[in-house]
Formats: sequence, structure tokens, C-alpha cells
Amino acid sequence: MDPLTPDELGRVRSLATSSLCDADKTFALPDPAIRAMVPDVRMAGPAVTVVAPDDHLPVLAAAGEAPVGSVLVVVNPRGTRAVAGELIASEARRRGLAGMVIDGYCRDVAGLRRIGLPVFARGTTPASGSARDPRGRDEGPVALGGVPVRPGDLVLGDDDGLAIATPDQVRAALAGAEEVERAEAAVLAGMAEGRGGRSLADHTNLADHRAARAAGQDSWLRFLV
Ligand SMILES: O=C([O-])CC(=O)C(=O)O
Ligand SMILES: [Mg+2]
Repeated sequence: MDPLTPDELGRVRSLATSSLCDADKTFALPDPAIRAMVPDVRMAGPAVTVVAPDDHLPVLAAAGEAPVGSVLVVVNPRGTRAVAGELIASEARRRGLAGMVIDGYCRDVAGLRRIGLPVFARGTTPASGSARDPRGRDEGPVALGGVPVRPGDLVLGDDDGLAIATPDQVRAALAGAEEVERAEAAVLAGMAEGRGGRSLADHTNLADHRAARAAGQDSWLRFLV
């Protein structure tokens, strides 16, 4: 699995995660309870996995080691304590990481908003755990919100949530996702004139599609743009 080129990564980062999920409906979807802790984020990068059992030391170590552009994927699934906050997020931003995803809790959300690094988690809690676990980054796969993530898998996310795919899957979905966004932009422009504009139904094969489905035929809803 060849990593994405900088040009391909730039194209991925310009796309909504929903468009990529439309282009390939097989992307793995971690539990949607793991969501963006700061608004207006878009994240894409290869995973660096971290196991942090109610202990932020592995996260702190991994934030200082992970390659530029990577996403820290931190698992603390049954934990009750925060395993990252504004200090670790600042270090991740300083080092040029693409973001952090935590199957567990974070804290310092006001600071996270100021930093603006994409951080995804199940929520926040003010209480930190210990700082004693000597592990750094993990070299193996982890389960993030119920789905496997291997180091090097691409972690995609924005305000809608997260998706996981291999670089080859994302590469293959790029053109389709760009086409989805072109078509949706044309539909939105067509409706922008308000009551004088074209309806959403006018931009689709809605009537024919419903009739075909009512007749039990195979049919797909399509944009007519
Ligand atoms: O959750 C933790 O203990 C780490 C923390 O507060 C920070 O990174 O600022
Ligand atoms: Mg803190």
C-alpha cells in the first residue's frame, strides 16, 4: 500500500469526508460517538497508533515522535480519564501532525479551540489519568470505535465524523468524490435563487426513480446536472 502523494493528500483535504464516503461506501466507520471536539475541522493523514490505558504518557511520547502529517490514533476504550489536552495538542501542532483521534476522553477543550488542531474524542472530562506507562507509539493495529486501524491506514475526519480506509481505497475514491462535490455545488447553485430557482427534485430523477422503485425495478437516485 503506497502512501498518498502530497498532491493526492491535498486533494483529499479539499474534500468533505461525506463525499469520499459517497464515492466508496465500504470505508470503515468508527463509532460516531467519537466526534470533533473543535468545530470547522478537516483532517486526513496516515495513522500512528497509541495505546493509553488511562495514562497520557504514551500520547505525550508519540506526539513528539510521530511523522509530520500523521494522525495520532489513541485508544483508551474503557478508560474514564482524559489522555490528552492542550499541551499535547500544542506539541502535535508544533510538530506538524494532522490531528489526534481518541477512543476515550480529552480535556482543556477551550485550549483545543484556540489551537485549532483537529481533535476527535468521545467527549471531555476534567480529570487526567496517570503518567507512568512507558510505551510510546504502538507498532500494531488497534480497534478505534469498533473498527481496526493499522499504522499507515488513512484517517479521514471532519465535523461529520471519521472514516478509515487504505491509501489505495482513498486514491481510487478521489475522482468520484470530486464529481460528487461538483454535482452538489451545481444543485445548490440551482436552488440558490429561492422560490424562483429549481427545486431539489428538479435536479434529480426523483419521479422516475420512485416510480421504478414502486414497480419493484432496480433504479438509482441520480443528479441531473
Ligand atoms: O490529559 C492530560 O493529562 C494531558 C493534558 O492535560 C494536556 O495535554 O494538556
Ligand atoms: Mg492540560
